[in-house]
Amino acid sequence: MRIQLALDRLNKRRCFQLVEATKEYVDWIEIGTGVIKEYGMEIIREMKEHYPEKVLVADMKTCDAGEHEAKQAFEAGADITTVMAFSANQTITAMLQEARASEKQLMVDLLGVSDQKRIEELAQLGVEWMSLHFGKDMQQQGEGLTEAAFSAMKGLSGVSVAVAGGIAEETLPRIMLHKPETVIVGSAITKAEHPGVVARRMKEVIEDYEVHH
Ligand SMILES: O=C(CO)[C@H](O)[C@H](O)COP(=O)(O)O
Repeated sequence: MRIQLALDRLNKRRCFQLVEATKEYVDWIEIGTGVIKEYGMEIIREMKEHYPEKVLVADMKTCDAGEHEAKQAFEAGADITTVMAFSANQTITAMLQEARASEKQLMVDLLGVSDQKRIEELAQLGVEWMSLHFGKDMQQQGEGLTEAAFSAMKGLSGVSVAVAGGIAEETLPRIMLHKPETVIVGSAITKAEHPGVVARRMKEVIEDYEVHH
C-alpha cells in the first residue's frame, strides 16, 4: 500500500513546502484539480523537475476531450492522469491509448458512480486504475465510503484500487482492511500543524499493518 499525497486548495509555494516536508513518507504526489486550474501545466512541469523520482499524478478530472487533456498532462511530466467514470467510453478509450503510447497510466475517478455494471464496463475497456472517491463536499455529511463501495471493486481482474476522500489517521485502519494499492490523503496531511509528522505516522501504520497481514 502506498500513500498518494493530494495537494488541493493550496498555493504553489505551499505545495512545494509540503512535498519537501513529507517526501520521505509519501510515494506518489498528486497535483489537485484546483491547483491545476490555478497554475496550469506549469506546476506539473516544475514538480516533475524537482522530484523526478516521484510518481506524479495530475488530477485533471477530465470528462471530455480526453486525447487532448491526456497529452497535456503527460507532456508536462505527469505519470498518471485522471478521468471521471461517467465520461463517454470514447473519452476513456482515447486517454487509455495516449497513456499506452506514452508508457503512462490512466486512473478513473469513481466519484458519483457506484453502478456495478459501469465499473465492470470500465474494466472491460482496459482501465487498470480506479479510485473510490468520497467527495470533499459529501464529506460534510455522511460516514464516508461504505462497504458496498468496496464490494463493487471485488473480483475485477487487472484493476488496481486507490481510495480517496477524507482519509485521516483515525480512518486509515478501516480503509486498510480492504487492501487498496494506493491510499490518497489530502487535508489530513496538508492541513496538519506538522505535515511531516502526520505523514510519517500514517506510513508507519501502513507498514505495521503490512508486516502483520
Ligand atoms: O480528489 C480530491 C478532491 O476532489 C482529493 O484529492 C481527495 O479527496 C483527497 O483529499 P482529502 O483527503 O482532503 O479528501
